[in-house]
Amino acid sequence: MAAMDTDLELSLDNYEFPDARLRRRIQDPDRTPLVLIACGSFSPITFLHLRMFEMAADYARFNTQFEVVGAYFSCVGDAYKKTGLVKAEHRVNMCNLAVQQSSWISVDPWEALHQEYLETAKVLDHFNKEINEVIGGIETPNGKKKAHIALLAGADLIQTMSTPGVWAAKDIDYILRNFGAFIVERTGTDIDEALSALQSWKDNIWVIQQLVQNDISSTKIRLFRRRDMSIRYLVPELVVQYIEEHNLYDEDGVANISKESGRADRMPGESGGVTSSQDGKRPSNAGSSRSIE
Ligand SMILES: Nc1ncnc2c1ncn2[C@@H]1O[C@H](COP(=O)(O)OP(=O)(O)OP(=O)(O)O)[C@@H](O)[C@H]1O
Ligand SMILES: O=C(O)c1ccc[n+]([C@@H]2O[C@H](COP(=O)([O-])O)[C@@H](O)[C@H]2O)c1
Repeated sequence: MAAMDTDLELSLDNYEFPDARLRRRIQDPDRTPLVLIACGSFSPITFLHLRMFEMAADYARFNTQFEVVGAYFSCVGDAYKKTGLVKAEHRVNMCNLAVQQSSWISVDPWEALHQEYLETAKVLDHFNKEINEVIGGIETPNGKKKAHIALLAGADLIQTMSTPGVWAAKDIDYILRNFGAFIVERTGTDIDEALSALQSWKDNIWVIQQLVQNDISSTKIRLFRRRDMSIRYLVPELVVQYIEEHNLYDEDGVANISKESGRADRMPGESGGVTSSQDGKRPSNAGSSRSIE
């Protein structure tokens, strides 16, 4: 089935930069080509992660002189120690399944293929090298132009830049000076506070309002899985199937208990129905704050 198609033996030895969906030419010579890079865990990828690119493309078109020519997910590797991180191979596979319907969003496995942790500055350097040095930039009616590579992140990620000890000061300066960041506002993060320490780079930070608020998080998907609750329509269907096939995020055994209680014959990813709120397994704060793990 479709989920299995992604199980290729990828390694850094046979790695090739995924450029099939990168648009090689822009029409308007006055615009600067832009490639958006979303770095993160994606454990698992959600619809909001995909939606971030659409929001950023609209924002760039209406509010900047950029023209988006490409978009990439880059998953952190296995060395990134974070609660709920499944193997990088699974996270990359799920991202690939999630972008199957997109004509312009790609997944680059390069970061995830590394055994060691790679700082985001190095990841952005990699994209700059592949797109502006190896490919040589983007065609315009007046010749080739270098693409602007920018980080795409939620407000919570940019807030960590003001948290002592998380980022190296030189990396923050390097990223925000050379690449900049498109920041999607996020429930629970005060954007003004998050940006207050980053004023020196304000011309390279673009804040995107979420016109339809979406408070989903991977944490909630993992929690729902552990509680044997439906994750359907929160993540792409192929990702639901992949999670089911590989028994991801159900490590506390709740799924087995539900089989014993006679609710195992429903379709994969489907809800157990209202009973789950009555048997004490529904999280009391499901659908509210994201600090539920
Ligand atoms: N609901 C959301 N609104 C805005 N940004 C989001 C949202 N969900 C994820 N992001 C952003 O997506 C990027 C990748 O996120 P990540 O993989 O950490 O997802 P997450 O849902 O925050 O995960 P977790 O719950 O495991 O911490 C980050 O920049 C994060 O800020
Ligand atoms: O480069 C750094 O020093 C650095 C410090 C903190 C976080 N990051 C990156 O920010 C992303 C955070 O993802 P997440 O899932 O923990 O929200 C992930 O791609 C990390 O590699 C990067």
